Amino acid sequence: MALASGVRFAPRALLRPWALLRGTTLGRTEPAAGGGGDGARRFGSQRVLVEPDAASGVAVMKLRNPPVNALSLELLTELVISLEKLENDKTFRGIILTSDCPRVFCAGLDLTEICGRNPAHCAEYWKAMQELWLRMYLSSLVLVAAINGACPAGGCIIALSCDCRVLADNPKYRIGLNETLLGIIAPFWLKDTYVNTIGHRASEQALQLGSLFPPAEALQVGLVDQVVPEDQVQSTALSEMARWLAVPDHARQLTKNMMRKATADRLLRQRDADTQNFVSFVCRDSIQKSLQAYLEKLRQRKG
Ligand SMILES: CCCCC/C=C\CCC/C=C/CC(=O)SCCNC(=O)CCNC(=O)[C@H](O)C(C)(C)COP(=O)(O)OP(=O)(O)OC[C@H]1O[C@@H](n2cnc3c(N)ncnc32)[C@H](O)[C@@H]1OP(=O)(O)O
Repeated sequence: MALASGVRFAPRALLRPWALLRGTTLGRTEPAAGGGGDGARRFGSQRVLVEPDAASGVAVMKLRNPPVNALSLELLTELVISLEKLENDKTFRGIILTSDCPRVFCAGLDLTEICGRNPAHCAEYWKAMQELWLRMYLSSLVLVAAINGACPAGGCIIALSCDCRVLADNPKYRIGLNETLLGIIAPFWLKDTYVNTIGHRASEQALQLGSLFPPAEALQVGLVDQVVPEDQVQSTALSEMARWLAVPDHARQLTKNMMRKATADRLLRQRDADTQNFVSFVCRDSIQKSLQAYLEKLRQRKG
């Protein structure tokens, strides 16, 4: 995506997103309930609902992959495409990312995408995860996460890729990278994103312990910027957005790039190796067994 200055952020290296959208409704535009003019038209796909407000230049992007917004390959792909669509439309300067699923912002990786799957599928899946992170982390738009539910692991990474985070004050809405508790390891770029947000020592502790922070602790450690009553998450996200949009785009964008580019470049330089590491790691028998056991535990917990 080219900035006004000609600086390029993320590379356009995306896999084959359209090929993944067989049977989806991406690109469909329909009037929002009660809406009228252009600013009230919404678009999106099966799993990502976009409510654009042309007047303010802000779009609300809602994850809707029930029950828990697990990051399936389709959801990852649809997110990248919706993001790209908004970035290419000069009307928009900011996105508020939130969940359409009750009580869960995003449950992280869809474990069914890496459990019992062949290496080629795991590789394709991981590349899509890398792509979304790169696109979000380097987005020229202001991204504000309105976290209205639980936000573990990959969900936390989605939130940390935004510029600002507002979390609903509910003790069940915990946020953090809990990978170690599943017997898996956050790759270096997830770790880097964590360190960039909460610092080295706090990350060292939280990553090893697989900590999931309740709202007050998440605020204290710096994982989120505001904790507010649940019914004020959207309005607070909008106020935050206004604060970020008060800064001239070019200055804010170039500063964001300066702060984040080295971290993104590190993945870009080793993307293939990172994919191979991921695939060989998750395809190990021992890892497959612990993922299977974890999924089983989640399923049983329900009853
Ligand atoms: C040395 C080289 C290293 C290279 C790198 C190696 C590995 C890198 C991998 C690292 C990256 C990992 C990031 C991740 O995101 S891992 C995923 C972690 N996610 C979690 O631990 C969250 C698990 N889920 C929950 O804790 C809860 O579901 C909840 C989000 C808090 C919501 O709770 P609740 O509302 O009570 O819903 P249920 O628990 O009843 O779940 C409903 C339903 O959804 C299924 N499900 C939940 N989470 C997932 C998931 N992540 N993937 C797939 N499916 C999920 C759950 O099983 C239920 O299914 P059923 O309705 O069929 O019972």
